[in-house]
Amino acid sequence: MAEPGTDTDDFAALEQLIVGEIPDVTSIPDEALDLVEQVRDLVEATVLTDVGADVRSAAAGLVAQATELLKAATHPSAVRFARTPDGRIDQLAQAGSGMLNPQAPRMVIRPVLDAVDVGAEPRSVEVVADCVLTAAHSGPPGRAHGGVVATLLDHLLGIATSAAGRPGFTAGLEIRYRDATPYDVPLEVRARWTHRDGRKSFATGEILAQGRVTAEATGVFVAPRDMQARWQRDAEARPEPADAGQA
Ligand SMILES: CCCCCCCC(=O)SCCNC(=O)CCNC(=O)[C@H](O)C(C)(C)COP(=O)(O)OP(=O)(O)OC[C@H]1O[C@@H](n2cnc3c(N)ncnc32)[C@H](O)[C@@H]1OP(=O)(O)O
Repeated sequence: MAEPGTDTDDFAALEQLIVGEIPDVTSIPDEALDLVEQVRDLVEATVLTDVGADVRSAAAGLVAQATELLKAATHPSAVRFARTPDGRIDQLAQAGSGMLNPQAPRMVIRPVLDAVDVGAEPRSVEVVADCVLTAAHSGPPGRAHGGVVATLLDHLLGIATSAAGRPGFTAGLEIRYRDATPYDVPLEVRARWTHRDGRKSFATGEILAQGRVTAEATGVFVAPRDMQARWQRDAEARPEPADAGQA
């Protein structure tokens, strides 16, 4: 048994969760999505509220009741996979855009129709997402918190490496904050895989608000050794195409 956090352990966990039936996102009940939206609204209302202590106290009691209701049955982990209509496998509880995680910003990834199978010869695929942050994501007056901006970019750059067929864990992320990223304004987040070097995948991306770039990112994503070894084996087993590249 590998130590927690080692390559082997990470890979085994992924294998275990990915092997078998992956439900379709359309199987998520509307009530589950509604709960997430309600909690997001609750968080924003909590940030903005100006009610008195007695109302806050009453609200805290109601929230505590809701928490107890939800804790009546829990999953053993925060990892749940589902297949999106474009064929991607999403982790529904992740904090970047997870449909079942109210802490994730409202970021909706547009369909990625030309994704490369994981481990196949990689190719750059642009991934675009629409996002609206709220006052709950604020930092300095009138602008989003820099860490939240980094979350959006980390997530979409990660998705871009998956769409290109070479996913990995974020090993490095460099953000250039060029301008204020506003909240309550539609944002477009874009990312693309650029190239690789062995286990390392490189990606770039940016956030635009009303056509203006507010932040740019470059990231390096490293695949666990076991995963790279499997891709290498799969590539060697495939018939050699005329313009074959490095696995
Ligand atoms: C479903 C959601 C999809 C979206 C996902 C969003 C992305 C995420 O949030 S991932 C979660 C956050 N990131 C993590 O938890 C990663 C934590 N780090 C780790 O687990 C490990 O450091 C890991 C697996 C990345 C790399 O460890 P390890 O396999 O030992 O690799 P290591 O030998 O250190 O480095 C491998 C190569 O990468 C290079 N490298 C590592 N970090 C960097 C960096 N920041 N910049 C450039 N190169 C780097 C190393 O120099 C080395 O290069 P070479 O092979 O040429 O010598």
